[in-house]
Amino acid sequence: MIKIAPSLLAADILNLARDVKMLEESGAHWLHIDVMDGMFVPNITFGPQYVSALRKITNLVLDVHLMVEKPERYIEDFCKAGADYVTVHCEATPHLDRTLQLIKFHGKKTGVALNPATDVRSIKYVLDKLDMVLLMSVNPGFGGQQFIESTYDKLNELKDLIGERKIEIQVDGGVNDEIGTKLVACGATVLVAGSYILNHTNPKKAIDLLKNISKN
Ligand SMILES: O=C(CO)[C@H](O)[C@H](O)COP(=O)(O)O
Ligand SMILES: [Co+2]
Repeated sequence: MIKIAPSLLAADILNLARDVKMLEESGAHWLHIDVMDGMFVPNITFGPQYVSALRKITNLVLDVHLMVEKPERYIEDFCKAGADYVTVHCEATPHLDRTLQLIKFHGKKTGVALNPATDVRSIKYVLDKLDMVLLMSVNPGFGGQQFIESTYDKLNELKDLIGERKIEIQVDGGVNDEIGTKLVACGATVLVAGSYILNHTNPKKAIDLLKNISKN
């Protein structure tokens, strides 16, 4: 089954609890939390406090996407705050293997994110430590950007690299139902969608359309 992970970057920060409840009632599986530090990416967003506040109001999977330089500095904080998945960018640390071990040490699921220009082979030697790979289909830093078409080829390469291993394949950036259909056909198992779901006139309908992809 395809997992749908709305990005809270597109939620109304002053009505966060309302939006989370609406996403739960609309059948979202995960909540995707975009953490940006103003260094790895130009934008600044949320910290561990945001995750602990969410943890108090929802049982949905909290999927934390760290767009942060040297993420190893913050793994413990985000794990203790209640993250379920912690995803770090392979471009953001010289110590990817150690950082993944740290996430596992705290009992959480590991993810590695790849920017659009990063070769999938850069994660070849950490595959045995991964629960998820996140392919960025926009350049990280902002919601509402246009999907990058080369992501489809990259997905095919990633699937070959992963082989029979049980690793979730998440795609993040510019996803809607039409693009999602092609992504799932190429092997994506988790779809992140921010603007498409939260700016939709009927977010439940947007989630339903994404959820129904697997049945097509
Ligand atoms: O990681 C991200 C940006 O760096 C966001 O998760 C992503 O952009 C989702 O937003 P949208 O669906 O609006 O593109
Ligand atoms: Co993201």
